[in-house]
Amino acid sequence: MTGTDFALELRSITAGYGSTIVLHDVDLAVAPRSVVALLGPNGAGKSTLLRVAAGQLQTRSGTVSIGGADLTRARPVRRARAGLCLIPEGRGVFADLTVRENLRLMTPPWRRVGADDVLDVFPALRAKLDQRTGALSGGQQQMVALGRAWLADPSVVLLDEVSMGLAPLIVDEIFAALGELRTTGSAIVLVEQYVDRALTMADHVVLLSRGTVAFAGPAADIDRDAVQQNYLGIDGGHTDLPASPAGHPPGTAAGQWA
Ligand SMILES: Nc1ncnc2c1ncn2[C@@H]1O[C@H](COP(=O)(O)OP(=O)(O)OP(=O)(O)O)[C@@H](O)[C@H]1O
Repeated sequence: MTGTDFALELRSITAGYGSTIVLHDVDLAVAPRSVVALLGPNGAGKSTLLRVAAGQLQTRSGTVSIGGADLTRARPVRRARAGLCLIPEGRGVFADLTVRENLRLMTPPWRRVGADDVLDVFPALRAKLDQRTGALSGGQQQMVALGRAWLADPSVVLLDEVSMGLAPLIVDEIFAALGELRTTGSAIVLVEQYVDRALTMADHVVLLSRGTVAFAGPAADIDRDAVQQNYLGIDGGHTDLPASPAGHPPGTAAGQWA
């Protein structure tokens, strides 16, 4: 696969805050219409990598390409125009505006769709359009955030902890909505605390540990127990990961353990 084939391609990303380097030489390649689960324990650098992709944080080195175009130094709005949409942790909706106002505001000017169009995909929002978004439940607010992604018709959506703080039944709805997003043709990068759900939906997995890639490969190849242990930090993280995906000697699986 050449670089132009990826919806999003991050190569050799080194980034951080002030004098602290958080990401060390990280790669993340997202094929069109694919779902990538970006996993790792707290503080591994997942949100930081999404910020780098969206242009909220500049890389120290490495490149960011969207749809094959090098946008490493481009501002966030250019990246959005190129097809990237970030739904940050905390959803990024305006609590004091109505649902309709939020959706209008979040529809890029170059898109010829209205807020009402989103109701075909998220019918639960129909009765809420004129309500203050901050008065909605957490799950409904998340629907508004996902509706925003749908309206933008992105080639790649980055989702940071979309199910955070939501009841399991609502999380089911959110994942159903993610499935809808996928069928509209968007690739998805999923940072998700429900690791099993993320792995069930994902085609590929990138597992970050202390700012480096510990595993990258097909979701089917990964040892879920090892991920759970690493993800939850039960055994202290990176050093306790097996040397290769379950059933594959090192170097023979499609995925690669670092
Ligand atoms: N704005 C910031 N300024 C300084 N350091 C930060 C900032 N944001 C994150 N960090 C630090 O960068 C490291 C990686 O944080 P990041 O939020 O990317 O991790 P994460 O994998 O998304 O974890 P979590 O699941 O806890 O959000 C952490 O040590 C964190 O304290």
